[in-house]
Amino acid sequence: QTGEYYTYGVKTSKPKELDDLMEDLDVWGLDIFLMDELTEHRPLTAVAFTIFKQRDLMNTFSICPSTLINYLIELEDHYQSVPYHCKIHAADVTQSMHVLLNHKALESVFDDDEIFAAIFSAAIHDVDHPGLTNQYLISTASELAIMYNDDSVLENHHLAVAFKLLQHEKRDIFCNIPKKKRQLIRTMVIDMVRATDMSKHMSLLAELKTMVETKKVAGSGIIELDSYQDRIRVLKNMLHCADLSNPTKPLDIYRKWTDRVMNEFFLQGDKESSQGLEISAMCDRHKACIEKTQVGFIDFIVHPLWESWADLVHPDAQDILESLQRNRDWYSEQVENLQALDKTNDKAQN
Ligand SMILES: COc1ccc(C2=NN(C3CCN(c4nc(N)nc5ccccc45)CC3)C(=O)[C@@H]3CC=CC[C@H]23)cc1OC
Ligand SMILES: [Mg+2]
Ligand SMILES: [Zn+2]
Repeated sequence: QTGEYYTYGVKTSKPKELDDLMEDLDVWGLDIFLMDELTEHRPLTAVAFTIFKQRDLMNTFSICPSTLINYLIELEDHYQSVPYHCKIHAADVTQSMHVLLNHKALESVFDDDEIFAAIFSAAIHDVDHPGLTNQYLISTASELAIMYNDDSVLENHHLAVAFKLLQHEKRDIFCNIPKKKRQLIRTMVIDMVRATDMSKHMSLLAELKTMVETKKVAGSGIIELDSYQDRIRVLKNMLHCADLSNPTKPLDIYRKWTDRVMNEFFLQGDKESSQGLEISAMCDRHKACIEKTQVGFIDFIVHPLWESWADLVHPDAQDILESLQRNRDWYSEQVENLQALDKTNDKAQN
């Protein structure tokens, strides 16, 4: 799609506000919902294009700007309008990845190929997500589950769709990258996106913990990673952290993500109920306690991961960890208030 594209690769009716917002591109807590508004619902194209520009990736990989724009617009259009796993989530994870790559402990650790692979992986990592879980797709013997033999069904689909979109000369951002390097980048992207499957969470976290225990640090505090396995392990955990970053963001942004993800889970629960299937965990709109679920999500999954990540890049993620703690306390207070309310109601009724 040619036509005019502006500084950030997209049209905007509010160039001044968008300029101001893009000042926060390197900030944890950028308002990605405002980004969606100011870019006329092209948050992923605007964020990814601007990050590519800021990191000079178009020059490094001889990518023609219009080819990158054509690919990003096509990629963004292949994100479904589901409540949570939509293009705003992709833009959010891409921007979060960009900030994590800027950690001082990781300064000049990763080369251009790895940085390109990391940003590209974040941008594509949930493309064409149907708003349903792997477990649902498997238990309903869906086309996708059959295609991918029940193994990381969604994650394999996101990868296949993203790479298929490249197969058009006007969209092939890899076309000037030497074959060997293209294959290495493709391998890293496949490894990273497959690692966003939550069923891999425990093994990924165990690997991260091992890396923290055996961490080799240069005098400057910068981590030393001398094998592909170690390097990709950090990148996989980085994308997984970005994917699980909602509870670490400013509370008003976090709460919008909570509403969206619960809405997506409840829509699946409605489908399961109408199909006579058992309603999955957290998907029953009549039984779920949203606040309790968030406390559990933070305690069992998000905090353990971010605590290990913060150890790895100490002290660069301390403010992220503190934000997570504040948000956990807020949701925990909501649970207490609701319990107090129930007690008052019970008393009133009896
Ligand atoms: C903002 O709020 C959320 C954002 C994302 C997700 C996401 N959740 N998940 C899973 C995570 C573990 N789950 C739990 N299951 C069961 N039985 N019990 C649990 C008890 C306490 C916590 C979690 C679970 C299943 C769902 C994904 O797979 C999504 C896709 C990829 C990354 C994270 C996404 C959840 C959020 O709030 C719950
Ligand atoms: Mg995913
Ligand atoms: Zn995701």
